[in-house]
Amino acid sequence: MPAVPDKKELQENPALQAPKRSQPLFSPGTSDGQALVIFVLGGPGSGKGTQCANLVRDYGFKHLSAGDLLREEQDREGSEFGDMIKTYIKEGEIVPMEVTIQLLENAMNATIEDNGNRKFLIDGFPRKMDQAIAFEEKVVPSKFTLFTDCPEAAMRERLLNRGKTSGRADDNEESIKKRFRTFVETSMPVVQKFEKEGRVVKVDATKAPDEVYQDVRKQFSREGLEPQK
Ligand SMILES: Nc1ncnc2c1ncn2[C@@H]1O[C@H](COP(=O)(O)OP(=O)(O)OP(=O)(O)O)[C@@H](O)[C@H]1O
Ligand SMILES: O=c1ccn([C@@H]2O[C@H](COP(=O)(O)O)[C@@H](O)[C@H]2O)c(=O)[nH]1
Ligand SMILES: [Mg+2]
Repeated sequence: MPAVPDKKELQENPALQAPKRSQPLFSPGTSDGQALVIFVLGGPGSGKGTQCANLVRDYGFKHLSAGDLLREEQDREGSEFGDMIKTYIKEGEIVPMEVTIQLLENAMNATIEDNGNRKFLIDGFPRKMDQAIAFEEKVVPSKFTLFTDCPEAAMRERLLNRGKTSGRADDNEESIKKRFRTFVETSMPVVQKFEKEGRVVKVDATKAPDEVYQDVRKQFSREGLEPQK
């Protein structure tokens, strides 16, 4: 179990303060200028990234994977969080939310500043209740969560297969077991909370990727979201 950094220190860390924006991320009460956020949750290897790639192509979302952002920060020269992130990822544990939320906020802000796109797929987040509550209160509420439902046996096989080429430090038997446990104990309660609020769209992710995507498209249409092409 990685050492948990002091929460107060993290909260006061200058590297984790909210960025100054020239445009607001979320303007309540306005129809334009609002960020549209869809969370994508599901077990490790359930196909979140695969489906996000389809949605980016057809709906014009910006895809932000919390795991990818953490890996980038881990590898960034001079990052004071690199070693901590590395340990958490290897152990399949959830990095303290201050770091992940700040990375997401920075990436959302950079996208808006760069090309004005305010449609975000936030993949692999929120993985823990505190993240879910803090993000929706302090950044922007999500429209709904796409949940890729898949049994562990299929996810394990996919991850071990991906591990042959991914170079990911957590695509191995030992880390996979820990990631599954974290998913069941820590992340599923978040999915269940959103489900109780009627904000989960579930797809059967055991089917072939294209079939899963057909289902995703149907469900998005029911939520009022249509492809751009
Ligand atoms: N429906 C599917 N059927 C079979 N294999 C799939 C399917 N969807 C994705 N895969 C494959 O399974 C592996 C994991 O997929 P992907 O990276 O999309 O999952 P993920 O949920 O983002 O995983 P992680 O939680 O580790 O980031 C990849 O090698 C991908 O090509
Ligand atoms: O909100 C998050 C998201 C991810 N992590 C850590 O990253 C790894 C890998 O995430 P993937 O989505 O599989 O790429 C995950 O196991 C966690 O250790 C996190 O801490 N917080
Ligand atoms: Mg992924």
